[in-house]
Amino acid sequence: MSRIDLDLAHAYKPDPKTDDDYALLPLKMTFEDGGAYALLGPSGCGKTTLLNIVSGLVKPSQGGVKYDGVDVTARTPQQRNIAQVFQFPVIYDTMTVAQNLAFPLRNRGVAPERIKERVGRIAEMLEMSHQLDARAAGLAADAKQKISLGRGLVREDVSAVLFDEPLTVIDPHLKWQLRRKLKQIHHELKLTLIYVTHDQVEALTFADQVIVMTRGRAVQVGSASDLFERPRHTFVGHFIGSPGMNLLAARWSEQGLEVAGRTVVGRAAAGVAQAATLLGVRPEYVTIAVPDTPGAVPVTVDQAQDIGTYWLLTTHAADGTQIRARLHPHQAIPRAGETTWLQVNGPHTCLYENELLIESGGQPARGVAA
Ligand SMILES: Nc1ncnc2c1ncn2[C@@H]1O[C@H](COP(=O)(O)OP(=O)(O)OP(=O)(O)O)[C@@H](O)[C@H]1O
Repeated sequence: MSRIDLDLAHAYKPDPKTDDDYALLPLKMTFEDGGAYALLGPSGCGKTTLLNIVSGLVKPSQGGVKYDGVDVTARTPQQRNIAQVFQFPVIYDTMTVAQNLAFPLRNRGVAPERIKERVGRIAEMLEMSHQLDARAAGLAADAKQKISLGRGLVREDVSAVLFDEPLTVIDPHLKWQLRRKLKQIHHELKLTLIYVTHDQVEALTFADQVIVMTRGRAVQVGSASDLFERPRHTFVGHFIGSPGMNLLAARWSEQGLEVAGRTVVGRAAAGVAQAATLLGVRPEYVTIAVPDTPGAVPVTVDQAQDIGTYWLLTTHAADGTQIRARLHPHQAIPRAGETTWLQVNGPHTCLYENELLIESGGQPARGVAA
């Protein structure tokens, strides 16, 4: 296993001039030895490009890649000793499950007893022990993809295992099981794993650290809780969560920071709040307030949806600002057409300037006094 350092940028077209010409804008990043990482972002944000640069399938147009401090930028995937699992199964149909799993080891001359032991262990982890002698050709698509996963995980000597949306062909129920399984396997095998996905649940279940990407930029690297509690970029606030963070237009006035014409952050917090142009608060942290409570905004309810474990309230303020709240089912839920007050300032509220979280004394600007 290796520690992988990236310090690079990449443009597919020659002579890039604007940010839009880059598939990856300049980034510096480290994948620690034995860590489980996910690259998360919408289609076209540069995840696969980044993964292919790590593996050596793509050479960055600027900068380079180091494995354990050694520059490997010019090396091929094989020279880098990388295992890769792709979206669709890459297996030998004529071989049995056991032969498929053994293939990467046999190729490297691993002793037969060791192969048997390792194949047995991986098959057990993937719950395929009973299928070891079955021919791959006769198996369903998801079983074939499990073999692909197994082939990626079977070698102990790889620098890292890279996964590019590996659960696309798997049915939803098995997907859920495999995500958890992969996490468990990571804890047992201590491999460096990098996993590309556009699915936040997949990324947050699997990885210790998630790299959120948008338009060629890695905007935050953090744990599931960092991304939820302290989105450092408005994109993270909006992209992570169901629904994402409320990002409310804010402006500074004589009284303090205003949202929808109400002062929600008082002048006492001037140092932090003056620069803010957006106030971010997750629907989970918006609560119903008594009218005129400091920090609260009057709204009209557009829709109240019963989602099972919670109610989702979609509302708008007098100036049209949309605010969503996730409410506990045991409380009184206002109905569509009714007016209510929503508290948007609390310990989990974040303030943003130019899409970036405003930090105060090294700490994120949260819990600003109303
Ligand atoms: N071989 C290529 N030549 C030119 N442009 C490319 C090439 N591969 C990707 N791109 C462009 O680079 C940008 C990033 O693409 P990339 O495939 O890395 O994104 P992604 O986040 O993995 O998206 P997806 O989930 O759709 O695969 C996109 O604008 C894409 O069109």
